This record gives sequence, structure tokens and C-alpha cells, in this order.
Amino acid sequence: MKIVIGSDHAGYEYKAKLVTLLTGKGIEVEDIGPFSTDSVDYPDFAHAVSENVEQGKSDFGILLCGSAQGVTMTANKHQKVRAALCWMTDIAALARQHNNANVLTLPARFIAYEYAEQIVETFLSTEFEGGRHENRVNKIACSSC
Ligand SMILES: O=C(CO)[C@H](O)[C@H](O)[C@H](O)COP(=O)(O)O
Repeated sequence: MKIVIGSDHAGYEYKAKLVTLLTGKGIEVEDIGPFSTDSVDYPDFAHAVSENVEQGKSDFGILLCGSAQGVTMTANKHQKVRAALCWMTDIAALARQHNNANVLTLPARFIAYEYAEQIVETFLSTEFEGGRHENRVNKIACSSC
């Protein structure tokens, strides 16, 4: 499995810890930045992660910012991205089971780091259920966009 991860300054510290966690599990991680807590613009990193997932370079993307709203809005502009803002493990599981989400977004200023870890682990280990959800997910893409 390969993961691409990015954030803004608000998500930087959680991102750094998640990179350590995931690489420690033997997962290949591409960290597209930022690499300090200097203030940056979240769309720059959300677009880079989303393009990486769209191009099939990674299996999943992970994005973090303060509220996760900005990175989610940006990522979901990409036709092949289904970004899910997850603040609890049950939501992360459903985002995979029902929505086949391929980008996980985390609100770093609103959840404890330990909880972010649990959400990531749930997201990455949960399979899409298919079945009745398949047709619905296929309808998410905007045919006129
Ligand atoms: O994208 C966001 C809000 O939609 C994130 O929460 C950002 O991290 C936040 O806007 C950054 O705010 P800051 O005051 O510049 O740190």
C-alpha cells in the first residue's frame, strides 16, 4: 500500500507523527509537505495530494488542516477524488464501506492525536462494500463538470 499525505501549518505536527507511524508499519508514504509550521495555503497541498491519487500514484491520500474543511473542499474539486472529513472512527469506516473514499481528511485542531491515529488505522483497514453502494458512488462524479 502507498499513501500520499499533506497538510497545512495547522496539520503539520499530526502529519509528521502519522508519517512516522505509517512508515513504521512498513507502509510506503509520500509526504508532499509542508515541512515546518510556517503558515502556508492549504489548497496548494490538497491539490498536490489529490493529483497524486487521481494519477494512481498512491492508493489513498491523507490531508490535515485545522478544521479539515478547506482541504476537503479542495480535494473534492478533483473528479476522481472522494475526500471524507472524518472526526470519529465510525465515520471513517462508513466513508470506506459506503462511499469508497480515497482521501481521508482530518481536523487537527479538533481531535486528539491518538484519535487521529485510530481514524487513520480504521480508514486504511476498511474495505468498500460495493453492492448497492457501487451505483451510488458512480453517480457522485459530475457528468457536466
Ligand atoms: O482550511 C481550513 C479552514 O477551512 C483550516 O482550518 C486551516 O488550517 C485554517 O484556516 C488555518 O488558519 P490560520 O489562522 O491561518 O492558522
